[in-house]
Amino acid sequence: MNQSADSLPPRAAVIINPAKGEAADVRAMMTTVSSNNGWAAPLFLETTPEDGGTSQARQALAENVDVVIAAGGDGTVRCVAAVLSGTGTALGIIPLGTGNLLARNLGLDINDPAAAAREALTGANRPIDVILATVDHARDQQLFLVMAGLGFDAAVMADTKDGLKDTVGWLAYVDAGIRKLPGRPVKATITIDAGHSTVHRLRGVTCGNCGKLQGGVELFPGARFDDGELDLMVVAPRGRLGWLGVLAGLFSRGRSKDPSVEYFHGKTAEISVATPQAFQLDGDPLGEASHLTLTVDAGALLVRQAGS
Ligand SMILES: Nc1ncnc2c1ncn2[C@@H]1O[C@H](COP(=O)(O)OP(=O)(O)OP(=O)(O)O)[C@@H](O)[C@H]1O
Repeated sequence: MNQSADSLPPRAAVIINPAKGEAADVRAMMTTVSSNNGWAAPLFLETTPEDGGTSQARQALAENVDVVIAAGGDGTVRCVAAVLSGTGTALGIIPLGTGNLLARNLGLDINDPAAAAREALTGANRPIDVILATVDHARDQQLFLVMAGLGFDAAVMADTKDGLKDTVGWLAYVDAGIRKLPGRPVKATITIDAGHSTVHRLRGVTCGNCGKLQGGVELFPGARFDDGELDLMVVAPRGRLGWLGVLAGLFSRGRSKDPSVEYFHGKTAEISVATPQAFQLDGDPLGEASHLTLTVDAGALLVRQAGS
């Protein structure tokens, strides 16, 4: 904390997505929580449709704040985290999104913004892994915290209607999922830790840094975001039971022998598909891709968490 250096009280930057319903209350709440905990009045910055938190996080770092709080959903958290990763300045989260997947996996209270705000100011710093994705051999890497998907899951996210998402939350994904069930498998080659490659005919591949989704579903049983590893789930419905085998695989917490769902893990993964597929990072649909390189950056991001 900068407090001891100059005896000024610590200060947080709060990067707010003003499009979220509860965003209007965040300023007053954060001002009160800061004052109650001996912190200076926060620096408030807002995201825009064109800039979801990147320049705002850079400004926060330039102002030498003690913690940068993302008040929004997973997209806002991802943009802010990409700037903070590797800097030693911690990320706090006030979850205002639909999925709030990072907050869920951290065990933050997603229904109590004031509790999350207190945790962001007074919690301990916990180092977590981030995953860097290089898409179609681009020069820059994109960071994600929870999961990336190529194929079916990304197509579902791209097709999920925003209006429906705001009204019924994660059930909107079920609506899009059912519409996307028919479709053709694609030939894919997967290489883990630059070793032996395997060839699949799959509908989708999802890379996870941690395991939990909404509704208590654990996509990657046992995955933790401080294990220095990434997890891959290959979905290839086959045989008469097709998608039922996939469901059985998902709900058996990795114990199913059904080949419709296969898991891999390592520190790096390379995935190439024969035809471009929908692609998503932490739930943000980002167009199509046919090649992904995924690398774990172990412990690169500090997050604020109570009791850690
Ligand atoms: N000032 C703004 N006005 C309108 N839209 C904005 C603004 N700032 C950001 N956005 C949009 O908000 C979206 C990001 O939302 P965010 O990730 O915070 O919530 P979410 O999508 O509901 O989260 P989750 O993934 O947790 O469900 C982006 O589409 C971005 O363009």
